[in-house]
Amino acid sequence: MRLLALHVQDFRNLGQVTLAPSTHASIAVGQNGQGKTNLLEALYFLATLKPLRAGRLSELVRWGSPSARVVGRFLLKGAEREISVEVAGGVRQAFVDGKKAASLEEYFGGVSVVAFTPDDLEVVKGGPESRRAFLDRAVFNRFPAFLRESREYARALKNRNRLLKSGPVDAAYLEAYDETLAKTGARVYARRRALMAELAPRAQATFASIGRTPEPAAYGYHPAHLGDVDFAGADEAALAVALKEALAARSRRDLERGFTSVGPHVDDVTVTLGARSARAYASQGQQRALVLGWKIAEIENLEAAMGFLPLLLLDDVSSELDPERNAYLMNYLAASGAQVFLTTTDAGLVRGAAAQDTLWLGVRTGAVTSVAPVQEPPAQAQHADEPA
Ligand SMILES: Nc1ncnc2c1ncn2[C@@H]1O[C@H](COP(=O)(O)OP(=O)(O)OP(=O)(O)O)[C@@H](O)[C@H]1O
Repeated sequence: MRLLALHVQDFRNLGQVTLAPSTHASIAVGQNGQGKTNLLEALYFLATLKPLRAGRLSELVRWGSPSARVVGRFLLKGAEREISVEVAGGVRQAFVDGKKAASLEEYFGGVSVVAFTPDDLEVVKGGPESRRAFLDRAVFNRFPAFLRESREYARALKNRNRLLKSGPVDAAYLEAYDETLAKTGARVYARRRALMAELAPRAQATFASIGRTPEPAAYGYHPAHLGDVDFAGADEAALAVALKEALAARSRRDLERGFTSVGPHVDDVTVTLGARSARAYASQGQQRALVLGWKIAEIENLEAAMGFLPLLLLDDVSSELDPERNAYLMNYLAASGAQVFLTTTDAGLVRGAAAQDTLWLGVRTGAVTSVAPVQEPPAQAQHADEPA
């Protein structure tokens, strides 16, 4: 998969941007607040139909403009394909080769992207909600149908919560809601479980090579309050039964509190170092290495599953990593052959990922222009009497 051309119009502070990315690295350099992340967000939105940063769709439209548009021409399995997305009036519309996309599956059709942001690096020490979102982004990358499936679950959850809040409820009536919630929730469990089965061993191995830490890392996912069902071995129907029983068992408490207390929306990803919680015990550098291990594993896992590398979007990650781990990441990117977009305020930090054909971009007040390659600084002249 290759992105051949990108056009962005009135997306956040970007007016008009047209570029032909490098097959390897495209590096956007600029001061704070100029639009570098907005450029990555446009790409992320194009490839996932979801904003990179939480918020409303209407925030993506440039102030004073009626609509935003992002168009990408991709090379997919030897054929060219154009996908585009427009946001107007808080609603988004997706197109394939200029025609309204018939389904999300048709739209995504092999386009895959992995984003890596400074927020991701904070995910180990953050709350369960951010870890769930982090996990679900990886699940969606691996199984694009998950976008629809997780929405079905969210809708069923919203309906059940609305009912719980509405006052005394007939048990038989609530059961009908539980049925839908259990069925859609079992699909979410199964998708997350499948992703973790592929990803966790890879992430553990990657961490071992970058962690500089003797203790092994472990990444796990086990649903909360799901009774004694064998989560690793149960099929999806058995997971639905277990969730339905758990919902029934907690229905009284849920009615009192007015919300649903069991299901994929309350779960967490556990990350441990040695046998201890990384959240509580790992240093900040170790926590970041744990996320880096996960992200590299995610990229490799997608390559193994799809037969090609996803498009990689790295938003100013280098400034958050220590020099050794940043060098590890830059070497990984340069060696992987992936098509990657990087943003930075300091080109020196990402030069390690650059190759001959790197596209250097300058970003200033929403304008993106091609700029001259940022060269290695000349080696310091050495005096004859200095030790070599
Ligand atoms: N809908 C919008 N319309 C116009 N401008 C917007 C919109 N949304 C955000 N902005 C502007 O975009 C700018 C932020 O851009 P962005 O987040 O891409 O910065 P950045 O170059 O990545 O900076 P940093 O290095 O600080 O992360 C801000 O000036 C903000 O006011």
